[in-house]
Amino acid sequence: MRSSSSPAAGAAGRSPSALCRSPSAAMKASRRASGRGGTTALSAAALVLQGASPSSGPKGAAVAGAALAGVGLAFAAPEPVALRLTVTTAFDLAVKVRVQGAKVHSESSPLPAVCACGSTATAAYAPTVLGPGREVKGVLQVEGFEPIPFSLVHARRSAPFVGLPGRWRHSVLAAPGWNWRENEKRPSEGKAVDLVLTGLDLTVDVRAATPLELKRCLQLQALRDAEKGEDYDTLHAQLAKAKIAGVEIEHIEKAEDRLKMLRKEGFHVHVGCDKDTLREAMQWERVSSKALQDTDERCPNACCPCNVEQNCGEVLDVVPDAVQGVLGESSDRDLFTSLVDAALASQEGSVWKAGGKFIFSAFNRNQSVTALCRMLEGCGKAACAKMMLKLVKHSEVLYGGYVTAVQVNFHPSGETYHDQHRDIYSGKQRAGPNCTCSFRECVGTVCYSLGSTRICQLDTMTDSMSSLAACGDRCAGRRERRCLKSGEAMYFNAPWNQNHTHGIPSSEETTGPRISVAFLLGSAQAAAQSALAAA
Ligand SMILES: O=C(O)CCC(=O)C(=O)O
Ligand SMILES: [Fe+2]
Repeated sequence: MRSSSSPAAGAAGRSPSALCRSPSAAMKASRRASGRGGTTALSAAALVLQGASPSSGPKGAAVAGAALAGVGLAFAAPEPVALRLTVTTAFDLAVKVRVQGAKVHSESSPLPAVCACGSTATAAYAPTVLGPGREVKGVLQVEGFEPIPFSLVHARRSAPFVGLPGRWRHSVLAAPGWNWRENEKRPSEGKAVDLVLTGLDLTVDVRAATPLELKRCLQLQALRDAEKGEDYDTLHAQLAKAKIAGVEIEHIEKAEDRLKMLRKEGFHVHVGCDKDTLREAMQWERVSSKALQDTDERCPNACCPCNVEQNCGEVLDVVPDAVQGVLGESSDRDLFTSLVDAALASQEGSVWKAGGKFIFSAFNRNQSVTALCRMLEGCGKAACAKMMLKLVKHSEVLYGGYVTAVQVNFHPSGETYHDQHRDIYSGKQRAGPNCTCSFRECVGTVCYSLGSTRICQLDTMTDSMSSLAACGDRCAGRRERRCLKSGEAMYFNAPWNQNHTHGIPSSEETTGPRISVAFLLGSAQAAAQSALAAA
């Protein structure tokens, strides 16, 4: 006996009423059959069936057959139904089905070559094998989607499913290809297919994907793509994004397995940030403190808005000896050395290459203060965690806002660099393809320098994000280079970040090691969101 909770329940499918749901439909079927040279016996059977109720089902057919046999007439049993397919679509598209164990029913037509937008098409299939244990299985090919398998099993050992084993309901998404590696704009539309398997009925509904579904689908594209390569960082970043986008667990697990494999093979330790290299390069004794020349190159057009010293709402502030002011004398050196010690004591892979420099973070690359401090404490550097927390508190009090993320940048030498960039203050900004920033609304950044002196380059911007307008086609903008010394804090707010980029160019002179600790300051609303997310 089949369980009544299974989609195969009611899958008797042996009665003519499974296909022809009313006596009049049975009549029409009979008429069609006689039109094709059907026998008088069939017409008579149809007459008898006319009197049967629609629910009389196989019983009715049996009674009719027996009655006809009793009067010595030949009786052809109606063809049973094994699968009924109903396709509704909001687009013109081809839906093809390959079925094993069944063929198009004699009373049905196959699906049209193209299912028209707004229409519903149906097709019924008859089994090619009768009896217990038979299986009707197949693959649906909806234009633009991956093939969708299904099975209607009439046996105890396996269960019917659509999409994935064990599923009676399944949704599949499809979207145009997205060049995520080059950070191109995402496609704005996608499609979804909802499939439901009940008894013999497989319904297929093709519709437009919702914005969240589209995001999930595109993120899955990127994840699968990243899985094919051997780039640990890319896969790590895409995996983090896929989790946020709600990509299904089976895909997440597959990517995690691949990541584990890459880790086993050592792909997570980059050239230049293995412990021996770091130990050698990141010594305080190597720190170079020579003062570097500040420069200010202005647009030749004296009236250019880029030359305005401080545009409306902008704040840029550099505070000398800020670290020493908060943590005490020589604390820039203490914090530098304890961060290096922590990096050397942490799991290999906690220092990783990001662009032209390295980042030191929790092994899973979570850049929250909690994750960083937990990691520091975990490797026996509680004093370092304490210093970081003191700096966090000071920053929040002095600049307002709440530290939502911390980035610890390692520059082992003057060759490393941090490309010109804006900090990511909202989800509207397009970050790099591997950026996993949390996109909480931010109000500013404060960045503390430790170790060697480096130049920070500050460029005006006149792109669509900026409120500055170029003075003309020949606008050269303004470029400042500011020397950042150990212990110095550089703070800027959201209006300044909108109108400028900042970065650390590689140094032309021989330069020693440097660490910068950048705090992203979130709004009160972002802090509330973080608290809710952590609860
Ligand atoms: O190293 C610095 O001073 C700048 C760091 C920075 O811009 C960042 O982490 O976003
Ligand atoms: Fe930055």
